[in-house]
Amino acid sequence: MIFSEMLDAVRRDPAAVIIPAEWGQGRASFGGLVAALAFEAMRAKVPEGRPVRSLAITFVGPVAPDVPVSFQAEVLREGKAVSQMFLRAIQDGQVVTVVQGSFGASRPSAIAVEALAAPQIAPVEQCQELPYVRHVTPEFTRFLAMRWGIGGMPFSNNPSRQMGGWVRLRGEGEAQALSEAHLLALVDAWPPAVLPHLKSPAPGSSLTWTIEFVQPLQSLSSEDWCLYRADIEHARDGYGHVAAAMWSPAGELIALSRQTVTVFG
Ligand SMILES: CCCCCCCCCCCCCCCC(=O)SCCNC(=O)CCNC(=O)[C@H](O)C(C)(C)COP(=O)(O)OP(=O)(O)OC[C@H]1O[C@@H](n2cnc3c(N)ncnc32)[C@H](O)[C@@H]1OP(=O)(O)O
Repeated sequence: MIFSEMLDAVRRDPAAVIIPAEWGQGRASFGGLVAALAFEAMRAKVPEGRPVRSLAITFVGPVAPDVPVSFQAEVLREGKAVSQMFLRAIQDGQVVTVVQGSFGASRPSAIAVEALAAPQIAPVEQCQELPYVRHVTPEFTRFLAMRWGIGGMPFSNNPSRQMGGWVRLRGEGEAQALSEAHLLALVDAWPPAVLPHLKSPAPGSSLTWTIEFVQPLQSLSSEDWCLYRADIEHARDGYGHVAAAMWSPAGELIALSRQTVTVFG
């Protein structure tokens, strides 16, 4: 099932979504997809005109493929502009993911601060794409095209503090308007930025993730290449602290991300 079909599935019945193994990442399912499904389930309970501003996600445990997941969203508070939401994803009676989401309408303000400029990297055509290779790259990478433009590939003994490049969905067929659900997949597609420091393969997982969306969302298509850059701020003892951002092809900031990642090597 392609990404848009997975979004349709959670819109139809958030209480029983089956994530096929083709969206797997080791023993887990791809976190960006789990976050996108959770976002859709929360968004369905938020009034129109309150775009998502921030999500705080904890990947409590691996989401097993091919086993139904129930995405249970609740409204914690509705203010004049902000809806505070909470979601539990449950599989086999266990909490596997929790998300706190803040959705907020605009309000008049005297303050406006422009984002810093996007990094300059080589154009998409000159960057190397990570191919999907069965049993080598994670299963979910068949659905996401990542072209490296900053730092090294995972397990390449590259000690750069930064990693990133261009990213978009692959195999989706018709172009769709890019939503925050798509951005969750595009940002989490990238491996933990600490993995290039290793000389040989080892598991790695996102543990916690906060992501903030710059609103209003740019009008983009699922065929546009977005630019991603991650900065390792600290890593030790099997945990890395990674700040990242995503920009549109024209260099406009669209999302800010922070993850605590675990690495088993
Ligand atoms: C060469 C050429 C280039 C190739 C290029 C390819 C790029 C290749 C990069 C991949 C990178 C993707 C990046 C996507 C990022 C997400 O989408 S990750 C998915 C979202 N996150 C999750 O599902 C995490 C859910 N949470 C958890 O699983 C647990 O809370 C945590 C984070 C692992 C906590 O750690 P813990 O308490 O130590 O974990 P515990 O459950 O006790 O399990 C530990 C064992 O699990 C293993 N483990 C941990 N994660 C995984 C995993 N995903 N799969 C299998 N085993 C795992 C550990 O190795 C450890 O094994 P043992 O030492 O026991 O043998």
